[in-house]
Order: sequence, then C-alpha cells, then structure tokens
Amino acid sequence: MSFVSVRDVFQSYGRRPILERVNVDVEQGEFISIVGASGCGKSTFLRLLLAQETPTRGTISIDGNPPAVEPNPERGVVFQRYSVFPHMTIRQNIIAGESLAQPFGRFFGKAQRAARERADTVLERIGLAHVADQYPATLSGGMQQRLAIGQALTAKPRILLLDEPFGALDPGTRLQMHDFLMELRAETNMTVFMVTHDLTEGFKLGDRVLVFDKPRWDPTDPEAFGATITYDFDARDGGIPYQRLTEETHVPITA
Ligand SMILES: Nc1ncnc2c1ncn2[C@@H]1O[C@H](COP(=O)(O)OP(=O)(O)OP(=O)(O)O)[C@@H](O)[C@H]1O
Repeated sequence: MSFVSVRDVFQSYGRRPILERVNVDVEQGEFISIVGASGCGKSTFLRLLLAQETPTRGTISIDGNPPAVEPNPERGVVFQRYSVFPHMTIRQNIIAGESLAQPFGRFFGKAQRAARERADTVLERIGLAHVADQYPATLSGGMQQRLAIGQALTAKPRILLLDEPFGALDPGTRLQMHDFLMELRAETNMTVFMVTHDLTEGFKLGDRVLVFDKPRWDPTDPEAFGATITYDFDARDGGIPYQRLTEETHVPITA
C-alpha cells in the first residue's frame, strides 16, 4: 500500500461540492506539487490530509492509518503568510514547533534544555543562529519564512504540507528558498505536498505535479460541480513531463 492513499474522496460545504472523487497514491519521500485555479479546493485537500476536516465521502490513509488529528508530530505545515508567533523570540518559536506536538504542549526541566539545544541546531541549519534572541518582526520576509519552515521541521515530520509557502517573497529570495527546501528534503526524505500558483516552481521542485480542475463544468452554474485531479505529471527525468489524464477530458455540460 502507498504511504499516502486517497480513495474516492468527496468534500462538500453544505450542498456545495468542492472536491469530487479524488484518488491519488503517494510514495514516501515524493515531492508533490499541487496547482489549479483559485478556489478549486487545493487548500481543502491539504486540510483533509491534516485531518482538520473529514471528507464527506471516501478515505484517506497515511502509512495505513487515517490521518491523526492535530497536533501531531507526523506532519508539519507552512502557510503563505508567516505562521510564526510574533511574541516569541526566534529560538522560542523553534522550540514551540516541537513542544506543540507534546502531550502537554510544552517541555519542562531537562527536556526543556535538550529542546533548546535541538532548537539551536535547527537555527544553525536554517541560518538564523545569529538572530536567535530577536523577535520575528525584526526579520526579512525570507528569514521569517525560513523560520516557519524550521519550526515545521523541528518535530521531524514525515509529511510537510506547504500552502503557497513562497507566494509572498520576492523572486530572488524565492530562489534561495527553493535551494533551501531541496537541501532539507535531501537530508530528511520527507514526503512533501506543496500548493503553488507558479507552474515553473511546481515542476522545478516537484517529482509530480497534480492539477486540480473541474472535469465537469456547467456554464449556468459554475459551482454545481467540484474539482478533482485531472492531470498527474511526472516532473522528474529532466523535467519533461509525461502526462496522465486521470479523468475524462473536460466536457462542458450545457443545460
Ligand atoms: N470551511 C468552509 N466552509 C465553506 N466553504 C469553504 C470552507 N473552506 C473553503 N471553502 C470554499 O471552498 C472553496 C475552495 O477553497 P480552497 O481554499 O480549498 O481553494 P484553493 O484552491 O486553495 O484556492 P486559492 O488558490 O485561492 O487559495 C472556496 O470557494 C472556498 O470559499
């Protein structure tokens, strides 16, 4: 069985379908880029993997089990806007990334000292050791996002979920972050799901690029149908994708 297995997943909000019949298998260590039109349900898909929501129908399994409810060290998350704690120093933010995954939400005594040492190792790794005692507001956008990624990685998650993590960064910083993420990934063999609006970024970083789209479309009622994975591109092997159409081609449905 695949590491992550999504079977016939539907998600609706009220009567409004968002995702329809989503099926995908992901192996451990794969980097999955997710692209698709705004509002088609990409973040919803991530929330389902995080068990922040339960699918209306269908099943999701991670390593053979339903995704555990947060907080859980199995998964780390990074959103587009810096998800760091503004009232904590950089080091405290890193410690919080790990301690939130603890049963009581924090460390005590010896465990706290050990957590501090681990945090300092992470800070070295993400190039923020020199600002460990500063607050996030004093950092540039790229540094804050590096902190957010460092925070997500402290608990050594097996799955990293990235929702447009570099969307708010300038192009130069974005390229630096690509290198940073690829290095981390090579070190950890994490499975990564990354939502992006940038196709080039999706193909550059991803092993596979999943396209979410609506296979059925009613021009008189654009919200009548949900989206699914319409293409699953293999982005390895020199970046020349082969394409696999996972659903019937787009057929406009006229009333
Ligand atoms: N909890 C909710 N209740 C009702 N509707 C919701 C809820 N969460 C999301 N939606 C709707 O579901 C649709 C899909 O949202 P989602 O954020 O998953 O899309 P997305 O593909 O990530 O969009 P974007 O690319 O703009 O971030 C949107 O129309 C949104 O308004």
